[in-house]
Amino acid sequence: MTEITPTDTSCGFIALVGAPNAGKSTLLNSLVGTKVSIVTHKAQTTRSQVRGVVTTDKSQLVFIDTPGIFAPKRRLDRAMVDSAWGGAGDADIVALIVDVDRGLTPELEKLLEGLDNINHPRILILNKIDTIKNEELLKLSEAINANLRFEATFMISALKGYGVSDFMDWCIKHIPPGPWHFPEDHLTDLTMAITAAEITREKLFLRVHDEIPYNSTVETESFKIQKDGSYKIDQVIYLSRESHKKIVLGAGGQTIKSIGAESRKELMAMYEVPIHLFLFVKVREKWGDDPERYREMGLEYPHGKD
Ligand SMILES: Nc1nc2c(ncn2[C@@H]2O[C@H](COP(=O)(O)OP(=O)(O)OP(=O)(O)O)[C@@H](O)[C@H]2O)c(=O)[nH]1
Repeated sequence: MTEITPTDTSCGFIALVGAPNAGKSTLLNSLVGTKVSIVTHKAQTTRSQVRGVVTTDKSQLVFIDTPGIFAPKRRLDRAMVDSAWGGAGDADIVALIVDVDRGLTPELEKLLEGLDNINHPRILILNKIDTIKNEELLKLSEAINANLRFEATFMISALKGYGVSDFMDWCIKHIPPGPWHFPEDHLTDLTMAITAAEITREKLFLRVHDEIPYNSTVETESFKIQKDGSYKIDQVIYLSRESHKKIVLGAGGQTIKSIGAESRKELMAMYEVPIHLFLFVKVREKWGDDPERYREMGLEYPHGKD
């Protein structure tokens, strides 16, 4: 094996920013080659920054999946949007992900204005190209580039993997020289406890509807590696309304049982060990105003009135 000295290596942070549901987490997973960030069809799934690491011969790319940027209403929204802009501000390269099916919306125009103040190289990623015709795609690319200057534009489908490696190659060429931030076998900075909570949150989001996902959070209270190699995981689902509890539990506890079963199945496949997962449901009307819940999510608590 050849030794790599720090002067040979390059390392860069690339923030993936965009409106909710643009496909940032799907892109992160496609870049890393495994699931590190949860994905649902619902907007505002990602709540804090999730880093995914790709290490090639001499380069380390740290992609930062950020919460979607939208007009915040609640305290949690503000924390999520602040976290997304924080991710953009700290990165070496900022990649704006656009859902081409939605096009140049007023929400996207606002985002372009915000990105104008960011002093790092910006690139445009037109995602979901599997959903529209080529002529429309070219028109959209021109319209967005006329609004704001980008160093490069990529047309991709994160879901199908089209164009993802071109984007990665561009990043490898444009990151600064420097030592790696993570060991070369690291894929993410999330702990197993947080990953496990995120997987359960994804199953909850997919299973229950309406306003419940936005008013719930999942925390791992204890994560123990047992003598036999299995993992014992206790998690709490926090809800903000008593009326939601009945829905999350379901008749005879069926709903929570199936959320637990889905989560356990995925965690077993991920860690390749037996998993004992115990889910508890707690109603905390004001969890959205509790700084401890934000810390658990990896978010700064935004002070001031909600
Ligand atoms: N057709 C199509 N769908 C995609 C593509 N990329 C992502 N999606 C879908 O878009 C939805 C949102 O994807 P996410 O990756 O969760 O989007 P996000 O930007 O991380 O969303 P937030 O967490 O809300 O910020 C999911 O249903 C994905 O399967 C794509 O290239 N083509």
